[in-house]
Amino acid sequence: MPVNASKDTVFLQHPQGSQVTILLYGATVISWKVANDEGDLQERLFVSSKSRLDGSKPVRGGIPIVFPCFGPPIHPEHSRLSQHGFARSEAWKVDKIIMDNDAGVSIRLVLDPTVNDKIASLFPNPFLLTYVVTLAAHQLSTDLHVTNTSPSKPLEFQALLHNYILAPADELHVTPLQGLSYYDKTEGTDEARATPKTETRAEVDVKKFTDSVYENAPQRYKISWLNGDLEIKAKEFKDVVLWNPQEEGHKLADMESEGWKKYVCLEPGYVKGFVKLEPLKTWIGQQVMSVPQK
Ligand SMILES: O=P(O)(O)OC[C@H]1O[C@H](O)[C@H](O)[C@@H](O)[C@@H]1O
Repeated sequence: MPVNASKDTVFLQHPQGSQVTILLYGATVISWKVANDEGDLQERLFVSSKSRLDGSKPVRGGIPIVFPCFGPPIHPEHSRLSQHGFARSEAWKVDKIIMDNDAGVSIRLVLDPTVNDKIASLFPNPFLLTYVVTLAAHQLSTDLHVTNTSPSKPLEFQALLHNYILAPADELHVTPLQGLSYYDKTEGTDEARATPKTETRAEVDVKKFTDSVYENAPQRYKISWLNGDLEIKAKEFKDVVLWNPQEEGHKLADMESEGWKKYVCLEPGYVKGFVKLEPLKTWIGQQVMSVPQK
């Protein structure tokens, strides 16, 4: 069965072998396996072994969806939300199978606040979220559709795909970020965190605590390490966040011992400023992750 849905998860398998598992809690992709050069399936996403997958806490790994605020809320209409919003911590539903053939296996999930009183109490603005996950032989596409269902009021939000990429943190580097303006969230004061820096490095590593928000980024990135690489392309996610806590990771209760050595978060998003979506319009933020073929 190329698509297999259970109460809590959806499993997709491509005819050429690649696999993806999505937890309906948060519509969190928790596993993406692609064949390596030897033809063996290899996991590409990090999930902390201490992360709860029981719907009690956002997953520490995979691809959590950040919506409608990134970080602590700063927009007046978001004041009741918690860090990174609610999309990653609510139960989504399977809407339909979109495609199931050699080109790809694709499923659409939905988060509808009209059937979820909790969301409506935190965020009364009418909207609908759908998420299309498409698996190809060496690619995973994740597209977030945000519809403003209000007939009269604009919807203001931020959105981001918080990818935890499995890769050795002391070896990897990310390109091309050179020349971009970024905000360094590891700085000690509000003023320093709000002052943009310019990225001078051709190859950016995460060997020290890194939490950088790059603005107006190229939406095409490559993560390279000794024995592998991965490409990420995005559309409408104009910014990108690069995060690895290094030893600070000790402070995260759900981080496995030295887990920060195993991944990097490279997170395309719209997080500087807000998308202002007119009534009855839909915004689509897209991402395609690929394992380059030799
Ligand atoms: O612990 P979480 O709420 O999942 O956030 C994890 C991380 O997400 C983003 O990458 C932010 O830039 C970081 O500042 C934050 O620490």
